[in-house]
Amino acid sequence: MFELRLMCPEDRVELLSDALDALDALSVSVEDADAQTDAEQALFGEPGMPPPKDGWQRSRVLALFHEQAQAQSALQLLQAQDFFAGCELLGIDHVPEQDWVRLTQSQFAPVEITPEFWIVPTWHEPPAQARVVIRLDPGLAFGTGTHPTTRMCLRWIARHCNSAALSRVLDYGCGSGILAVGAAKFGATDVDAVDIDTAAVDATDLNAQANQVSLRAGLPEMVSGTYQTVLANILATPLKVLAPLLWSRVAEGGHLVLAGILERQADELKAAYAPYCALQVADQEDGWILMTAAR
Ligand SMILES: C[S@@+](CC[C@H](N)C(=O)[O-])C[C@H]1O[C@@H](n2cnc3c(N)ncnc32)[C@H](O)[C@@H]1O
Repeated sequence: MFELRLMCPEDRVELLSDALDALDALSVSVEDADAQTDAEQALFGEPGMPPPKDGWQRSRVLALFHEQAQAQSALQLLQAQDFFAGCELLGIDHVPEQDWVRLTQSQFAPVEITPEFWIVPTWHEPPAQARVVIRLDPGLAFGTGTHPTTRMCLRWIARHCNSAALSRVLDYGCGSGILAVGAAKFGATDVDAVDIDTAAVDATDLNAQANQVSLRAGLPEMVSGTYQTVLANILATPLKVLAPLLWSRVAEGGHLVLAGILERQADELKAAYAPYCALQVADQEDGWILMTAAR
C-alpha cells in the first residue's frame, strides 16, 4: 500500500479529508502536525460538549491507497482544486506489509492492578501470581485497564473485597464493563452496569459472559433502588451534572466512588457534591484522582 501525506491548515482539514474519501482512499487519518513540539496547542474536549475548535492549527492528513498511481492521481486532482491552496505535499511513501493483528496484540500486555489481580488479554497466559483475573481484549468500548482512572477504581474494588461494600454494585458509565466484571469477580452478587452508549452495553454483556460472571447491563433507565457501592468513572463535567442522581443511588452505609477527575478538578467536584456528601481524595495516579464519599 501507499500513503499520501499532506500538510493542511485548520480550515481545510474537513474539505481535504472528504475529498480524499471521495477519491477512494482506503482510509484517511488526521494528526496534529505540531504534537509534542513547542508550537503544540492541544485541544481538550469532553463528551457531550461542543469541540473547543474545529481542528489543530496545522494537521497532517494521511491517506492510504492500494497503488502508487492512485495516490499520485488523487494528488494531481487535489492540487487542481481552489481549497488546496495553503496545503502542501509531504510525500507518497510505500507502507510495508505487516501482521497488523500481531502488532496490535503486542501492544496490549497483561495489566497489574494489585500483585494478585490482573487484566489479561485472551492471547496471553495469566501471570503465575494472579489469583483474580479479568479476561478482556481491547474493543470499541473504553476500559481495558490501561488507564489510571480504571486502575484506581479496580484497586478500590480489590481493597473492599468480601466486604458489605460489594453486595449490590452499580457501575455507572460502564464502557467495556470492566469495573462491573471486577466487582463480580471479587464477590459482588448483584451488579448493574449502565451506559448511554449501546455499544458499551453490548461489550459489557460479552465481557461478562467471557468472564463467567453474572450482571445486568443496560441503559441508565435500568438503574433501580440503591446500591452499597456506586462507581462512576466518567469525566468531571458529567460527574458534576450527575451528582444528585449518583448520590441518590447510594444506600445507607454505602460508598460513592468517582473517577475521571484531574487533580486540579478536586475542589470543583467537592463543591458540586457538597449539598449531598463530603468527597475525599482516596487515590491518585498520573495526575488523575479517585474521589470517594460514604453515606
Ligand atoms: C471513561 S469511560 C469508563 C469506562 C469504564 N467504566 C472504566 O472504568 O474503564 C466512561 C463511560 O461513561 C459513559 N458515559 C458518559 N456520560 C455518561 C452518562 N451521562 N451516563 C452514563 N454513561 C455515560 C461513556 O459512554 C463511557 O463508556
